Amino acid sequence: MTAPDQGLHETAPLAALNIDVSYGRERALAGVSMLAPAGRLTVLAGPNGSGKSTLLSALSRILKPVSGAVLLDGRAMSDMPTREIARTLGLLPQGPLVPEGITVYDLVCRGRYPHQGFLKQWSAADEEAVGRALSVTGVEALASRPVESLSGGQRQRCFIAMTLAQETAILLFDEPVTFLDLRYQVEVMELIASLSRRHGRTVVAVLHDINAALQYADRIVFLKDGRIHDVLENPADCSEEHIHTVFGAKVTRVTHPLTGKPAFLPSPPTGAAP
Ligand SMILES: Nc1ncnc2c1ncn2[C@@H]1O[C@H](COP(=O)(O)OP(=O)(O)OP(=O)(O)O)[C@@H](O)[C@H]1O
Repeated sequence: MTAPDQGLHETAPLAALNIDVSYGRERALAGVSMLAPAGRLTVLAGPNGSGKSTLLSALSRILKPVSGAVLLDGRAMSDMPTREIARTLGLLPQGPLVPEGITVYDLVCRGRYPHQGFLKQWSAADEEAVGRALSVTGVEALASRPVESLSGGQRQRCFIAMTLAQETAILLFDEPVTFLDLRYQVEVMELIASLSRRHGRTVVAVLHDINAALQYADRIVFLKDGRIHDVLENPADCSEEHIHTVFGAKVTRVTHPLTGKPAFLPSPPTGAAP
């Protein structure tokens, strides 16, 4: 476990430097520094209300820190034009709103907006990016359906497709698998992990499922009470004590028989019948 690596922020594609974020008078993040190293999957984990979504919003400039800075490719994000940010960084927020009456195809096309402009109209490259995103998320067959008519899990995959169609070097996901059934949880996590491992994208994801985090993350940033608790550069180092300290939960560590990675099972209260 290490402290947030201050010196590396100049080379990391995305970095928060000592940021404070407030909602009115309520301080949600205090003195948070973190890096998203290039080509790696960084997971933000921690208890409810610890500040994970707030940090992701600050990393994508949806929320402006009251102090400190967020750097995108070494430049202060606060000084950058929105369209330039959107060409570099894509965000899938928690519970995104569905535009009324929109079809899956048109929703995914919206991912290409940052690449459009007065002089640059819809191109074959845009069409190909949309096709790839529909295919990789397995929603091609739903393309003509209104998004409102889909199940929660199907919608989530469509929003992931929209985010992928943006074809950004950095991708931020806020609880991307929360509404998905087991099959799609695995498929979407495999997809997100492959974005960094195979395609070199820099990915930051908020995950509630600590076991998914341990199986897929290259590194885990734990938040607690609006601060960085610690950073696990090697998730295999995660211990029962660590989970107890961060989440206040008693757990038993087991080893995944196929991946050899740790997983945690809830421990029943002492003396409770199984
Ligand atoms: N829109 C808001 N207005 C006021 N306070 C907010 C708002 N959003 C979040 N907060 C507060 O900021 C703190 C951090 O919330 P945040 O949603 O970032 O936590 P989280 O770790 O993502 O939680 P969860 O796991 O429950 O999604 C909490 O105390 C929360 O009550």
